[in-house]
Amino acid sequence: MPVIQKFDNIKRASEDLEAGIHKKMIQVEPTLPIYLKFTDVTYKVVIKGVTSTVEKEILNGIFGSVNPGEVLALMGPSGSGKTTLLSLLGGRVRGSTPGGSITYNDQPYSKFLKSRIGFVTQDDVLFPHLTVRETLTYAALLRLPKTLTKQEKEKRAIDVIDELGLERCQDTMIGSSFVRGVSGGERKRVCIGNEIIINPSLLFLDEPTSGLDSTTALRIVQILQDIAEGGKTVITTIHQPSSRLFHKFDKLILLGKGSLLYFGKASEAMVYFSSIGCSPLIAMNPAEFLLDLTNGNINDVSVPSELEDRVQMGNSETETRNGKPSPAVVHEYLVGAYETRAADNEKKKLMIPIPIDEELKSKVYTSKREWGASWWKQFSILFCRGLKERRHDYFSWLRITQVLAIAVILGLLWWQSDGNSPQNQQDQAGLLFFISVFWGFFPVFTSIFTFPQERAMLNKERAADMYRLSAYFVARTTSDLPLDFLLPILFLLVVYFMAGLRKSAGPFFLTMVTVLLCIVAAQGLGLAIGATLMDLKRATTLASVTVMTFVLAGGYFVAVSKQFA
Ligand SMILES: Nc1ncnc2c1ncn2[C@@H]1O[C@H](COP(=O)(O)OP(=O)(O)OP(=O)(O)O)[C@@H](O)[C@H]1O
Repeated sequence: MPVIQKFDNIKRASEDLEAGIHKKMIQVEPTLPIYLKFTDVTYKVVIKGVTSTVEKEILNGIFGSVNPGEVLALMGPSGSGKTTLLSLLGGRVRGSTPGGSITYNDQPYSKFLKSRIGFVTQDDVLFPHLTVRETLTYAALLRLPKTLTKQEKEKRAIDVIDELGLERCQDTMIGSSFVRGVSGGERKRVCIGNEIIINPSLLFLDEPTSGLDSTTALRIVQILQDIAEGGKTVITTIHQPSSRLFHKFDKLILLGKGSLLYFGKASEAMVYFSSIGCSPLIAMNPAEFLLDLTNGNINDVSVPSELEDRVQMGNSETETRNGKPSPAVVHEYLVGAYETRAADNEKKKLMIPIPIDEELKSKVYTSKREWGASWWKQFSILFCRGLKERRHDYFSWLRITQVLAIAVILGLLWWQSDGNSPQNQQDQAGLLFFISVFWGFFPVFTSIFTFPQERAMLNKERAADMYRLSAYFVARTTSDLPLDFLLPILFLLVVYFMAGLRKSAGPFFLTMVTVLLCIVAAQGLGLAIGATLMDLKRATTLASVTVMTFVLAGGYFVAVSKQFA
């Protein structure tokens, strides 16, 4: 599509949005056009070994640009630095500071951009037990601005479902490796929906087509193109695109071992490589050809005489392999060729001022970031989402049967026990001891998993500034309580009356309160250990030791009077 026509489309799409008539959708914030430019981006990490520390260079002197309405693809072999570059551009890298410059409308990254950036990660981080519609509705409720009503936010979720063609599976659970749910392509579209729901100006995607068949992959890329045509800037990494898919990208960055091998229009990539003497000898998918070349695999590829000469001269084994230039030599040639023949020209293009006024430029850093909902609303949305996500747990027959079976066994063992003599009271103390240990152990081990399991989701949602950490923590802690209170009440009703403990309201409710307090304390302990260690194996060991210590010091084994006698 010609550039002028494309920019006309973007302008029209933005105007439609502002008028609130874009496909009769709910009016969300109009797209703020963002021009992304980056020059001389370098990135190093320090790897600490047992005896030494090494610095590893991951990206070296990468530059490029992408405009609203364009889709930029980052291609390269595995480990070439695509995800690292994508994360740097999306402001998602913590730790080492990158070198070079990355600007958004000529401004550096600011926190405001978090609400303008959509980032689809490589792994589909979604709640497995929520349906497609629930997933998108909760995202809309948390992320869309306060100015929209609840109904408008829900309508926006439906609009996104229609836009991504998810109507047929909107009431299907997302699923996981243990629970059957939507298909891989549908799950990817839900992840994209989660991000486009806020109408982002910049959309980053890490391998959105991996693991999908070519038709589904094409559909996803078509969706990305439609999104870009609405005035958004789209950057995606891609592994092995089909040739039809390759031609859908506007711009391409080809990386090899962290170095830039090509940046420019995707449609001109083949022309550039043939200009440096590398062309396929047989009909080949351009993406396959480019990846083979960056991997140093030059079977069925013509190479320039410069490289042939190296082989002819019979240089060392590191330079040749099976009579052909080695991958390292090919890589060196490609890096050098780009630097000498094309880089200067592309760098000059980056100096051209971006076609927007100062007011739009300043919006990137002057606008204040705002939460989509107040603290209480965030809490109640997260609480409801927690209840829905774990509703299957509440009706887990395994868990109910487990608790009821133990209650019945205890009831039978202590059947109508009589607490009138000291000997019988000793027996009943044994029963009470078991009850408190059981409800001290059980919740610790169920709540230990809470934070480590949700860590990826928490990181993803916090990176998008969806809610305050305190709202999440309180909601997550309290949404487990109904389940944790329901089962012990059931348990105690069975044991208490079967075992014939004191039949008056006072002792019964006192026992109940004691058990519930045991649970709250045990749950708090489990959550704290899980959140501190974030490693299930170590957390389980520490929890066992801690609970054992509490049991020993609980007064059932050694009386306090004896200890201090
Ligand atoms: N924090 C880190 N510590 C050590 N090495 C790292 C770190 N981050 C990235 N790397 C290394 O940098 C290189 C590039 O990683 P990156 O994930 O960006 O590659 P990629 O091109 O996205 O690969 P893939 O296609 O397999 O996802 C890899 O060799 C990786 O091991």
